[in-house]
Amino acid sequence: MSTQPRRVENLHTDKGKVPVYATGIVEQPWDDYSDDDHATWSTLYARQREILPGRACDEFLAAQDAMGMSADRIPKFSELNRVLAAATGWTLMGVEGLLPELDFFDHLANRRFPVTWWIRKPEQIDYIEEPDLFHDLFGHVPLLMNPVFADYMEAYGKGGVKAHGIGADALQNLTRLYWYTVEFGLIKQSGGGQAGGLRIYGSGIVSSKAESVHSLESAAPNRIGFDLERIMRTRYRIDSYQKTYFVIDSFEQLIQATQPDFTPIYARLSRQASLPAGEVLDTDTVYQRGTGEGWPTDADV
Ligand SMILES: C[C@H](O)[C@H](O)C1CNc2nc(N)[nH]c(=O)c2N1
Ligand SMILES: N[C@@H](Cc1ccccc1)C(=O)O
Ligand SMILES: [Fe+2]
Repeated sequence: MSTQPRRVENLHTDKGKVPVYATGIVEQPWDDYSDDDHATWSTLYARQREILPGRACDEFLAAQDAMGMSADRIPKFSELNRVLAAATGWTLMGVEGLLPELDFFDHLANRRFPVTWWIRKPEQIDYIEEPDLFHDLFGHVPLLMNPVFADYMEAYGKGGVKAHGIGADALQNLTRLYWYTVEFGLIKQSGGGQAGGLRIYGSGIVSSKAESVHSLESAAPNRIGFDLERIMRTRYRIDSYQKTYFVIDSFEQLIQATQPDFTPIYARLSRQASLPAGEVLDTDTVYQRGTGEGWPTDADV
C-alpha cells in the first residue's frame, strides 16, 4: 500500500532541514500489511530482543512483554491501546510520518502518541532516515506504560506548545531535550554487579542494533550526567551515532528536573553559544563505558 503525503514545511534541526508532511491521523490499515511487512517486523523484533536484555533498562523490556508485543506479527494499535488505556491512559494514533511540531506537541500534551503506520522496506532493515513503525512502536511505546515516563511525555508536549509560542531558539533548546532523553537517553539501572550499570532507554538507540551496542560499549562517545541546561545547549547529529549520550539516575530525576518554568532558562540560553555535539566540559560528570560498569570512576566524582 502506498500513499504520497504532501510536504508542507521543513523542520529545522541541528543538521539541517527535515521535510514535514501534511499528515492527518489514519486508522492503522492492518489488513493491508504484506507478508514482507510482517517479516520485517519479526526480523527486527527478534534481533533487538536478542541483544537488549542487559542493555535496555529492565522496565522497557518488561513493558514490551506486558503490552503483548511479539515477533509474531505487527501489533494492532487497537490491542495495544486497550493495555495502555488501563496502564497510563495514553492512546496511539496512526500517522503517515513526521508531523508539524505544534501538532506533535498537541498530541503529546493530550497523551496521544503518533505512530507511523508503515514499516521500512527489507533493504532499509539496518537504517532508515525517518521514523517508521518499528522505531515508533518498538522504540517509543513501551515506556508509555511507565507512569513517571508517561507523565514526562505529557509535560514535554505542554512545554513544546509553550516553547513554540516563545520562538525558534526556545524550540531548538526544547528539541535538544527530547533528542537527548526520549530518543537517545541512557539510564543508571540500580542493582549490584550484572544487574546494575548503564542501560538504554532512548527509542532511537533501542530500535537500532548497531547503536545499541555502540552507545554502551564503544570508547568513542561521551557519556555525561544529565544536566538540563547543558543538554539544551548541545547540538546533535541526526545522520550518525551520537557523539554524546546523557545519563539519568531515574525517570523521577527527569520529571523533577523539568518541573520548573523554562521561560527564564530560554532567556538565559539565548545569550549563550551552542556547544558542539562532542564537547566535554570540566563541569561534566563522565561515565565509564561498558555494560555493568556504568558508574563514575573515582577520578570523575
Ligand atoms: C520534538 C521532536 O523533535 C519533533 O520536533 C518532532 C516533530 N514531529 C514529529 N512527528 C512525528 N510523527 N513523530 C515525531 O517524533 C516528531 N518529532
Ligand atoms: N517545565 C517546562 C515544561 C516541560 C516539562 C517537561 C519536559 C519539557 C518541558 C516548561 O516550563 O516549559
Ligand atoms: Fe523517535
